[in-house]
Amino acid sequence: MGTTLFNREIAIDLGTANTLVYIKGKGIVLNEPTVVARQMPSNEIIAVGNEAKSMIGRSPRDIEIIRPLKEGVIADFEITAQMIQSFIGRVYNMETIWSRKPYIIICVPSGATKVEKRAVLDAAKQAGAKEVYIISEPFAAAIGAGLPVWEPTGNMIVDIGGGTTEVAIISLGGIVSSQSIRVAGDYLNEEIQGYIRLTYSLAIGNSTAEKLKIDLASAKMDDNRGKMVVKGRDLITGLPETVTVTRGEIMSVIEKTAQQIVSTVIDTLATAPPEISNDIMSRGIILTGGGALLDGLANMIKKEVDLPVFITEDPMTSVVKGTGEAIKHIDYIRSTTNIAAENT
Ligand SMILES: Nc1ncnc2c1ncn2[C@@H]1O[C@H](COP(=O)(O)OP(=O)(O)OP(=O)(O)O)[C@@H](O)[C@H]1O
Repeated sequence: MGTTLFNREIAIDLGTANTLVYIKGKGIVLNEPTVVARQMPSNEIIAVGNEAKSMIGRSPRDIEIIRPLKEGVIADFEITAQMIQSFIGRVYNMETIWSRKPYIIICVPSGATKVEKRAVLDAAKQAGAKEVYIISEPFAAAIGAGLPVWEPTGNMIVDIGGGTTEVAIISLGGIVSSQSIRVAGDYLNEEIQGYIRLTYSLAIGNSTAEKLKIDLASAKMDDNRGKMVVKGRDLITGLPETVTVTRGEIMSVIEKTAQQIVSTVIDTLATAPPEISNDIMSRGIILTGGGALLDGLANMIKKEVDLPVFITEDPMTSVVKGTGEAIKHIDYIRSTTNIAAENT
């Protein structure tokens, strides 16, 4: 088959935090949280994406809020398949889906096992795909960041997502070496929750921790004067309580995460052939993914890694754009991922 698939190609960035869908010729048509709400005990799905996320922390006991991906991989297969189906239903003409089944290209973390890839593939198939192709997330991110991935030049991409940070070196259309760590945005939220619990005996929710992270470690806060008042539950009295948290406190939590990312960058560089390391020394590294928006983190990485560090133009969409762009090379993707055989 040639490279034209009759404009039925859909690219999906199935992320731990957010799912994005791109349709050739239309661009990004959907960008919503990877969250599903289910009515119990019937198990009926009642909301997906933004609507489900808005219910977090506010739902009655008989509504269960589920994040079907954990640390970059599918934790709940059935729910993921139904979520993909619901998203495709919103962006693809469902009246014609059975006669014009879409070709879906979907990205997975570079460290995904065969079983995990199979789960993604089956979920997309169950959602109505004619064929499904899989591309590795850092490769898609590198294409989306406009790096010359097909040339004989070493490029390093660091994709800090919700569940995983992927560090990969790419040259000549392939991954030369890569590492994936389960230290990224969600981990930072947990670390912040842990810090507040230990320091103030206060329990705060995930969205409060995320707000602390985003507001206090952003570019607007360029010194340690930034602070934020947060509400939580006092662990001793059990009553609602407020505390004031400073940027300095949040930055000290972020520092440990930055160091883990920097160690992974250094380890990955150490495994590359000398020519490729030289390319990266002069070209620098590219940061992408939602975590790249955290200036506090990006600046710490810049300081520690001693290489030029650049941030992509729109870090939250570079993976899906790259996945969409990869559609042009579908024959190549098909051959490199061996997925055609798995589509039978
Ligand atoms: N403005 C921002 N500043 C800092 N962090 C942000 C910002 N916006 C989003 N994030 C963080 O980015 C993370 C999500 O990034 P992204 O959408 O790239 O991940 P994902 O693709 O869903 O996850 P993964 O690649 O691990 O599967 C979340 O942890 C979120 O808190």
